[in-house]
Amino acid sequence: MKKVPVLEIFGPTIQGEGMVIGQKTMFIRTAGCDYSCSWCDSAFTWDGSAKDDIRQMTAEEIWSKLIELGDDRFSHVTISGGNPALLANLSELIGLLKEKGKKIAIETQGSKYQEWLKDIDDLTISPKPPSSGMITDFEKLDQIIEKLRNSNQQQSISLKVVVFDTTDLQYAKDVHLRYPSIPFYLQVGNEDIHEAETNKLVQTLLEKYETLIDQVIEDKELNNIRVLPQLHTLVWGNKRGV
Ligand SMILES: C[S@@+](CC[C@H](N)C(=O)[O-])C[C@H]1O[C@@H](n2cnc3c(N)ncnc32)[C@H](O)[C@@H]1O
Ligand SMILES: Nc1nc2[nH]cc(C(=O)O)c2c(=O)[nH]1
Ligand code: SF4
Ligand SMILES: [Mg+2]
Repeated sequence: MKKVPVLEIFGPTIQGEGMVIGQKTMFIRTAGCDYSCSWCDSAFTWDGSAKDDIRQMTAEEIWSKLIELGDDRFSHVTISGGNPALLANLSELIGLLKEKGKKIAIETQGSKYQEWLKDIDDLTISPKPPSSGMITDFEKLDQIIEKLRNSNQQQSISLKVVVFDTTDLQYAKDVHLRYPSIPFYLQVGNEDIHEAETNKLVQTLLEKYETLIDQVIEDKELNNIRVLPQLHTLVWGNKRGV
């Protein structure tokens, strides 16, 4: 049996970001990332701080945990990380979830391709802006998007760029203009990932959301995009596993 490194399984909760925001879903968070974004809100998946919590799990074991937590109260499963697209072995889990009639979403940054990406219902690709400290390999991203584009008519693909400053916004615009036919989401960056006081965090994030909206309103190249906060952060702050 093929195993995958899992750090968290939680839910049911709501998808707090992007193309299916608000969707009731379970979450599976895999360990390991090929990036190390300066502001990563899930750095425990790759910085070694939670290495003792990583469990190597089979698809059946993951399914059992989903049922234990969610029973018959879910129809949608989101796989995030880390970068789940590092894991060829996820194909078994994806097959099993499909067999069980569940819809599947993936969060990935668009740096790695797997054949099973074609089987995902809601695919979010989130290239990283300059503030992350990461450099996008646009040739690789072109290849990934090209492979997915023509492969599965049922699949929804979106691009989501997190924005912290005006340089990031310019980057986001460049990404949107490079792939104009792919639904595009701007997401407010959370700079205070260690803030424990939710009210204070929410105040700051709502102000940043308003600023980002204002910038979009003024920009003729951003007429057909969506601007979103991280909804789960507004509800639960920096809490893990929600
Ligand atoms: C933790 S990542 C895991 C999936 C994948 N590695 C990726 O980055 O797309 C999930 C989403 O959270 C976003 N994210 C991470 N840290 C954030 C922060 N501090 N503020 C806002 N969004 C953040 C990422 O950009 C990504 O869209
Ligand atoms: N509720 C909720 N929505 C999310 N959307 C993307 C998440 C992620 O960390 O990938 C996330 C998360 O951790 N929780
Ligand atoms: S790519 Fe995603 S998981 Fe990896 S460091 Fe960046 S935000 Fe975190
Ligand atoms: Mg998150």
